[in-house]
Amino acid sequence: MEKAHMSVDREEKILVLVRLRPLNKKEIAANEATDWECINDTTIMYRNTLRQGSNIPTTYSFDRVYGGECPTRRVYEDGTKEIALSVVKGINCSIFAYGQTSSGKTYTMTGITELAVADIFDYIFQHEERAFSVKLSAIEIYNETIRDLLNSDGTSLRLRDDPEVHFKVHFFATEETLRDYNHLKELLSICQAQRKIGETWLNERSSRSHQIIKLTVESCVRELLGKENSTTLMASVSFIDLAGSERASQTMSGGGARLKEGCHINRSLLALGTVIRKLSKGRQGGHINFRDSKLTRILQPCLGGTARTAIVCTLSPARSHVELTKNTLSFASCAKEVTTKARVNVVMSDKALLKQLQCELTRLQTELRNAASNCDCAATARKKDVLIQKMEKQIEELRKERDLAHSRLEASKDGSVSGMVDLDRRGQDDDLNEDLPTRSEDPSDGYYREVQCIEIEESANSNLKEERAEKPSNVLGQNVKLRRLNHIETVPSTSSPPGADFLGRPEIVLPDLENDSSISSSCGSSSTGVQSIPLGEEGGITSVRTFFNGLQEMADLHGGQVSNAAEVAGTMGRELLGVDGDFERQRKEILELWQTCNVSLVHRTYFYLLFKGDDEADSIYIGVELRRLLFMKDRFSKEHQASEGGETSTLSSSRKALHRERKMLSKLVSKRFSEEERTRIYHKFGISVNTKRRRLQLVNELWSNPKDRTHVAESADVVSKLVSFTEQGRVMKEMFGLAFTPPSFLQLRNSKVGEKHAFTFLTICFRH
Ligand SMILES: Nc1ncnc2c1ncn2[C@@H]1O[C@H](COP(=O)(O)OP(=O)(O)OP(=O)(O)O)[C@@H](O)[C@H]1O
Repeated sequence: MEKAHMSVDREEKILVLVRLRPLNKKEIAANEATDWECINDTTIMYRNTLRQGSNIPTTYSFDRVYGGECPTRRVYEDGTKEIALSVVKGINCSIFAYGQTSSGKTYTMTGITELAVADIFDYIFQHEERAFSVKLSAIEIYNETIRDLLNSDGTSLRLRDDPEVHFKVHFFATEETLRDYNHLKELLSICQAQRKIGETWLNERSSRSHQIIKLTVESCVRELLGKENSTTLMASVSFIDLAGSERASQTMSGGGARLKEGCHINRSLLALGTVIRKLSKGRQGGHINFRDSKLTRILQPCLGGTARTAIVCTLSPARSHVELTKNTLSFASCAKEVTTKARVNVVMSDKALLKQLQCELTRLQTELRNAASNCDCAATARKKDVLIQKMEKQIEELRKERDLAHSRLEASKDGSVSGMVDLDRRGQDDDLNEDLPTRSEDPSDGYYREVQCIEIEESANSNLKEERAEKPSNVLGQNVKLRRLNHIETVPSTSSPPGADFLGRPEIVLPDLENDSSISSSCGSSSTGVQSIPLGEEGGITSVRTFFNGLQEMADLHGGQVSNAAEVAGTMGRELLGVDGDFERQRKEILELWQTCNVSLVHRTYFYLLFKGDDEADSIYIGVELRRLLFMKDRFSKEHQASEGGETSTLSSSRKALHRERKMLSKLVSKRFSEEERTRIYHKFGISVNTKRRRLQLVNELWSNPKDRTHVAESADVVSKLVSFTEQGRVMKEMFGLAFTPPSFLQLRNSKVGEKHAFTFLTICFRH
């Protein structure tokens, strides 16, 4: 039957009893004096203190002390019985006798063993509800060999450490199941017969070995016997009759064999005494080497282990043995300090054990599954992490694409007045000379424009000039189909806009419609699905709002196939129309931004004189200009922040360009104004007429105070006269690229070529 231990520890000290035997015949014959007296149940006194030079008697106290007249039953009943009977309750226990040779150990242990076993059997008989099994084994340790007293072949037994309990050893002695008390007596007789006994000077039948008789008792509830839920209590009680310590002189009669036996006995008892002494000191006793002898190895569970233990120390009262008696009492004094932890041993049946193991297996499998499940979760989490990282990357890419689209859209809005941007760009990039420059006719001089074209299919393919003459009012024609906007072409400047006699003049250049081969190559026939933009009474677009609304309607009706440009144009147009609500605020902002962004003085003057917020078109120009300036300011600011050295080349170059422009304008002062006019202007701007560099001072003063409306108006007046800017009105506004009903445009109506270039013209306004 397999075992599984469950226990409730109960700490207690070793029970120590002292039994003083009476003087034996030899001692009486030798007139031995008795120096020891049990003065009460627990104290024994050494009376002959005179020998020690002291009148104070020495006393020793123990759990119980017994005098020479005390029968063994009383020793048993008073102390050891209770411990011995622990075995039927599942607690291991041991009772052993310690004392010098001939002190009465065997006499005492034989009686205690028989009484204990008798009581055990009585207990069994009294507890019929439980089924008991009692087994007996007996060994002796003789000259450090272990002999099985129930086996007559004389072979020695080997001590083996218990793999489960570190201090427990096995010696696999013969076990006899006791049938009854008589069977016990029979077996004890065998053991007695087998034990090594020799004659010594002090004891005719001196025990020359340590004898250990072990009674193992198992019990379980009778009704549950063999059932799964049955549990068994199993424990053993050991009756240990030690060999007696002796002096060599006391074993003379036995010869060399007795001497050798005595050496082994004394050595093992010395080891036992050392263990007890250390155990009595607790943790301060240091390392306890139970392996010094086989006796201590076997007794280890009884000494500081999980058994209940009682030691009966036997004494000889004879004065001649006083030293050995004192040694015994010293041993007993240490032993009474030793503590053990009694434990109940519950043994499970095979079926119960199997069931418990199955439960344990199920529990472990569950744990294993949970662990595996946790592993799966971890793997899943890792996969999801990777997925999340991928998605985050995609989100980031999409965000970048969105931002790029936004920036392009903004650039499209801000750059829609391409003429203005070009004006500033030219002012910044051109290397100005002292003399007034003239615009080059060479297409490679930077006057090329990147134009995004809108191709228009139109059924008619008539002569451009005829179309202009016959149908001047039909701007876009009744049937216009938008195809693609992606074609990019470079259009050289071929005509000089009004006021081209100064540098930085805004310019929108229409291509030579009649000779441009690229136009005719992209023409197609009129087709179905065309949409029309509503025209005014004269065939033109009635208003800017109407025009943008028309574009948006076309976009809506074409759904996903519609031109992106038309969609953007419609949206932007409405946005631009929305900015005309606060003209004065925008005007002030524009004046300050001109100064901040070092915008050309000519441009400022043009814009100031041309756009006054009088109509929708002016509102659009003002809105676009404001957006453009804000974009420039933002760009300068960012570039400035990115530059460690402070000003960037863009901001710096704009300032230089403005400086060059002022220098150039200063050279026109003498040409454009008479002496009288100059005197008046100098005076107006607070400049002395006698100053050597008065012309340069004047141009430096122009447009220098955007918050002073008078100053602004006078600056615009001076600059406009310096550059001969006298022509104002519709044509001049077209030069800023946002004229929606230009004459030339109107003349292109119903012409395939003309309509294409009409859209080309519009695209200039909204291109990136
Ligand atoms: N309490 C006692 N009352 C009467 N006689 C006793 C008592 N104790 C021991 N004797 C007797 O003393 C003698 C020696 O006893 P015992 O053999 O038990 O001593 P021992 O300690 O076992 O000696 P050893 O160590 O040599 O074996 C025996 O004849 C025994 O009958």
